[in-house]
Amino acid sequence: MASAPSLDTPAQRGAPLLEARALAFYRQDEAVFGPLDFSLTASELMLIEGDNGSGKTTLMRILTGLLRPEEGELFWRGERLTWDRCSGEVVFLGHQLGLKAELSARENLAFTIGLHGHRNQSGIEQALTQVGLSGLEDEPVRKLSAGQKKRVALARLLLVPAILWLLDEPYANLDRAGIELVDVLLEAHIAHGGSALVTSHGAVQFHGGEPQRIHLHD
Ligand SMILES: Nc1ncnc2c1ncn2[C@@H]1O[C@H](COP(=O)(O)OP(=O)(O)OP(=O)(O)O)[C@@H](O)[C@H]1O
Repeated sequence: MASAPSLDTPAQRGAPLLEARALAFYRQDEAVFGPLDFSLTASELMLIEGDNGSGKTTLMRILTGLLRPEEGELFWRGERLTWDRCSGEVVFLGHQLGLKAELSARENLAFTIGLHGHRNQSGIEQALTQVGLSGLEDEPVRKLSAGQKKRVALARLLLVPAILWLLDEPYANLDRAGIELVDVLLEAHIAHGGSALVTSHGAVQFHGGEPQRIHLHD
């Protein structure tokens, strides 16, 4: 397993990577969530829990810059968060996997590396094996099942040099082994100094320590 990128200086190691202050989002004057305050440092996992419609994806879309918060502020390493500032350090896995249907799993991952960089010496072949896709490396992604596509997207996490993983419902479409795979990837990432913010509407089993939890309400 490749190790997560290390933080640059001892000072940065203790400082929050991501911080939200009084973050809130409204639709038609009704609060979707917030105000929320949280901070996430290296080697930390935060679970965003809540029922369907409670605002988990909305929060993720704000964190990835796809939506603007109505109120509050976000900071990356102590400075106002801008996509430029955290570019290359954050990877997002959402409901839309962003895979190119006509390309194979291998080609999709090569494309990802070209775009986002490559974490040390970890190989595409190795990543695909780790997510259980041996033998399917060269199939066009359009021929893969929903769970297999999700596994291709998970393989990306192993390859890119991001310290913060933003995972929106990473367990969706996965069988029991796939769910365990997500937990193993998360535990290894956290153990190697990475951080992750994970949404889920179900109970998450995490054996790498007690995560922070935020519960969103309808
Ligand atoms: N594009 C949109 N336009 C208007 N309202 C929206 C839009 N997307 C989401 N909403 C509303 O915002 C609220 C939060 O939705 P969101 O998708 O963030 O919830 P969620 O917790 O991620 O749900 P789920 O567990 O079903 O994925 C819901 O009431 C939803 O109806």
